[in-house]
Amino acid sequence: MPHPVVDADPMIRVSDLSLSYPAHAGGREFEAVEGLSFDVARGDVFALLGESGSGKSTLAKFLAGRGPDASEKSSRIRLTGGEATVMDVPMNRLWRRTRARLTAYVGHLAQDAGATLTPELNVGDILFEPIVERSKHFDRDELGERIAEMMDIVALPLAKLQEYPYELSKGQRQRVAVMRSLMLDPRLLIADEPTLGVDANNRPKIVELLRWYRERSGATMLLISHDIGMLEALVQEVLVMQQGRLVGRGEINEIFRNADHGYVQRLAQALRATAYDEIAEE
Ligand SMILES: Nc1ncnc2c1ncn2[C@@H]1O[C@H](COP(=O)(O)OP(=O)(O)OP(=O)(O)O)[C@@H](O)[C@H]1O
Repeated sequence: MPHPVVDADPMIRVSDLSLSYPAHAGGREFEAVEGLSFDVARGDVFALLGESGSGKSTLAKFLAGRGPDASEKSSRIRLTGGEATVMDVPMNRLWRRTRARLTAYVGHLAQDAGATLTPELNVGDILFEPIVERSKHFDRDELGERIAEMMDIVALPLAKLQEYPYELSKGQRQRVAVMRSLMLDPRLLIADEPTLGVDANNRPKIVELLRWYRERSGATMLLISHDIGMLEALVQEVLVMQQGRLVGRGEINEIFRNADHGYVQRLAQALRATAYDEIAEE
């Protein structure tokens, strides 16, 4: 049974990968990702960009080992072509035990994770939840110190640890979700729109938290984000998707300067416009 190699290099290897959702309700199987190839070296931070429906979340979920997680059979992602390895673990036919081992090292922040925090738990227990699910023996004091440091970075007062999700603002819930995704000390973090829906004042706090984590851990990251602040602060290389395919890739400034694909050019313009908006807002 393959064991994750936590310092594998490349950390992610994708070759001619296609991913599909099963046929349902009389429809046909739907191929959400088609013939993708790229590697992410250990310690690199990549961003995945693209319009809505281009397959980013599908790819992110799959590479995080969460492809088969959905309760609805029709939402379970299947590898239908090519291959992928994460930490040297082949992602086709991922058995339950291998998946449990892999997901201990691969953090996944799902899209809109702030909205799906366990409603019956207070913030403190929500943060401990991923650890408690795996082990009953852990050093609460040491983790408590780390939580306090993270709360400070994202500017949440410690009193919030006693509050429940319904008592928090949307932006506060999202900050809790990002902290939660770091609790198991992932060697690879795959995060889907970490700052989406968070107001412009609080987005930099999430960027700062991810930067802090990156610096202390050297973790590899794959971030789906169109947040220009996040891209500039953290990302070395960008992958651009359109309709399930890779249409651009390269070093962040380079790719937008020399974009030869129409969609990548439009995306570059849109991102520049966002950056100016944010400067205007300040
Ligand atoms: N559970 C599902 N069953 C069938 N098709 C799905 C399912 N989830 C997503 N899709 C389809 O797969 C394609 C890719 O969706 P995906 O969510 O990966 O795109 P995305 O780039 O992340 O978009 P967004 O930015 O809006 O989240 C879309 O056409 C979508 O309709």
